[in-house]
Amino acid sequence: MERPLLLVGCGKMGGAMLEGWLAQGTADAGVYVVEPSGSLPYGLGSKPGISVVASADALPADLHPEMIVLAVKPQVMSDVIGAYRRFAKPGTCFLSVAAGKTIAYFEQHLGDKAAIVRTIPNTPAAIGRGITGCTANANVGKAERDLADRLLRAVGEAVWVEDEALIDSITGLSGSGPAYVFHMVEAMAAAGEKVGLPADIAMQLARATVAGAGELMRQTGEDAAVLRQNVTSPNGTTYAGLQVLMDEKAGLTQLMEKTVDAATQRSRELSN
Ligand SMILES: NC(=O)C1=CN([C@@H]2O[C@H](COP(=O)(O)OP(=O)(O)OC[C@H]3O[C@@H](n4cnc5c(N)ncnc54)[C@H](OP(=O)(O)O)[C@@H]3O)[C@@H](O)[C@H]2O)C=CC1
Ligand SMILES: O=C(O)[C@@H]1CCC=N1
Repeated sequence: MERPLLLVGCGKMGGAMLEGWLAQGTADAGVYVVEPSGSLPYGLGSKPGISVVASADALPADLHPEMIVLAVKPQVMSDVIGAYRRFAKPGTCFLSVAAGKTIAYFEQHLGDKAAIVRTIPNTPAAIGRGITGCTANANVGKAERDLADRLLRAVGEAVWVEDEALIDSITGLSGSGPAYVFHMVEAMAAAGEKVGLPADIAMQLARATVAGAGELMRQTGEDAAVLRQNVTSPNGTTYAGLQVLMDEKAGLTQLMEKTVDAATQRSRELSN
C-alpha cells in the first residue's frame, strides 16, 4: 500500500481484520483506527504502525487514506458516516462490513462519486479462516478492487458477486453461519447429556467432533455428502441418527432453510 488505511470501529470484526492485516503485512503504510473507547482488542493498540484516535475529529487534517474500512454496527452507521464524507474523493475507497447497509445508502451519505465496496465477512477471520462476500459500485476501479480483495484475503477467502442483493443472502448463510455451527455444538452437547454423558465430557466430544469434521472437510477438499457417506455404515448407528436429522418434512434441511431465510430477511430490514 502507498497510503494508510483508516479503520472505523475496532470491535470483534474490525479487530479480527486488523489482526489479519498486521499478521500478513498487508497494511504496510500504517493504519489509523477510530475507536471511541481508545482500547483495541488482542493488544493491537500497541503494535507498530497503529495510531488510535477516539473520534474522526482527531484524525490528521491532511490524512488521505487509501481505504476506509467501516466496521461499526449498522444501527449506529448513520450517526458515524457523516464525519467521513470529507474523505470521499478520488484515491480513497470505502469498504463496509456492516450487515444490511446498501451501496445506495452509502452513496446517499458519501455522495454518488464515492467508491464503495460492500462486504460481509465472518468471525473466523480472527484466525485467518473467514469468508467474505463482496460487491462494489461502478466507481471502484481495478486497483481499488484489488486492494479490497487483498485486505479481505488477509483474513480468509473472498467471493465477489455482481448482484448486490446476494449480499443479504451471503449474510444469512456465511456471515451469521458461524453462530449456527456453534449452536449445533451446544445442541449436540445437550443431546449427549440426555443419553447419559456428563456435561463436560459431552461438550468436549461435541466441540472436537465439529472442529475435527470441519478440518477434515477443509484438508481433504472432499464433498460434504461424500464425507457424510464415509461415516454412514448400511443400517448402522449413523444411518439411524440421520433418519431423524434428514427427515423430509422436519429435518435439518427445512430448519436451515428457515434459519438462513430469517437472517437474510433481517439483513434486508437493516438497510432501512
Ligand atoms: N460479528 C460478526 O460476526 C459480524 C459482524 N459484521 C458487521 O461488523 C460490524 C461490527 O460488528 P461487531 O464487530 O460484531 O461489533 P462490535 O460492537 O464488536 O464492534 C463495533 C465497534 O465500533 C465501535 N464504535 C461505536 N461507535 C463508533 C464511532 N462513532 N466511531 C468508531 N467506532 C465506533 C464500538 O465501540 P464501543 O464498543 O466502545 O461502542 C465497537 O468497538 C457490524 O456492522 C456488523 O454488521 C459483519 C459480519 C460478521
Ligand atoms: O448478527 C449480525 O447482525 C452480524 C452480521 C453477520 C453476523 N453478525
